[in-house]
Amino acid sequence: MAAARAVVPASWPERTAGAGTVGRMTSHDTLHDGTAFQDHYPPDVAACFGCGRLNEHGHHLRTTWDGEGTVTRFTPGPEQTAVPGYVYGGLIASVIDCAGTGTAAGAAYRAAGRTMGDPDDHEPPLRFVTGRLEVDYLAPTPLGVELVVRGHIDEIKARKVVVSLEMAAGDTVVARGRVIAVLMPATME
Ligand SMILES: CCCCCCCCCC(=O)SCCNC(=O)CCNC(=O)[C@H](O)C(C)(C)COP(=O)(O)OP(=O)(O)OC[C@H]1O[C@@H](n2cnc3c(N)ncnc32)[C@H](O)[C@@H]1OP(=O)(O)O
Repeated sequence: MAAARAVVPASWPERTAGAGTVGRMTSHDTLHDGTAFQDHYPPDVAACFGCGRLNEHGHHLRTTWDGEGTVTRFTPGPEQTAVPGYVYGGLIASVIDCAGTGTAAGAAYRAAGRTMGDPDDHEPPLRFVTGRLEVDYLAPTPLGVELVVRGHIDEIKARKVVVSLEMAAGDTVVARGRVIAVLMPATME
């Protein structure tokens, strides 16, 4: 792996935690105001096809805190067909991807005791890209149904956040995924 290139706050609490513990790293919690992590991405990284609010052709995926985890909701359109009546698997992966990187960003801010979108925060933004994406397709995913993705922070380190995710269509778990999100390298700026 290449040497570290992105800026990390000196105060970053490097830590690997077991399930359910990462969300309690600081009492300075963030974003329980109904806004999504992606609503606060800096404009230079807000053009992602999956989750960029500034991409007029994209999916505009939005991820919020839901207790200690996160939730992302998306209803695919009929053009997202795999076989008639069922959702294209690439779209499922895309939703899990952006739900994972969004969760990583939220977790990183929370771990650093920072609030996304805080106008008084002049530290460098914490921007995460996908290093690894794993998806298990567990059941056919019907079109016309809202997909609900719940994210869980498995591990958080200085440059990496590991997120596990579960996608449901109604009462059926249709996919599970795992995202290794890594701080965006300066070469991508
Ligand atoms: C707020 C910003 C929002 C941006 C829009 C949302 C993004 C939506 C998702 C995307 O589509 S992002 C686009 C697709 N992803 C890329 O284009 C990334 C291309 N790859 C890279 O730029 C680098 O390979 C990467 C930043 C992922 C890793 O860089 P480094 O190789 O310098 O990482 P480093 O050596 O610092 O490793 C840091 C940690 O991450 C781990 N890691 C890095 N790459 C990995 C990988 N591929 N798989 C598993 N783990 C990986 C690495 O092992 C290490 O873990 P440990 O600390 O536990 O040792």
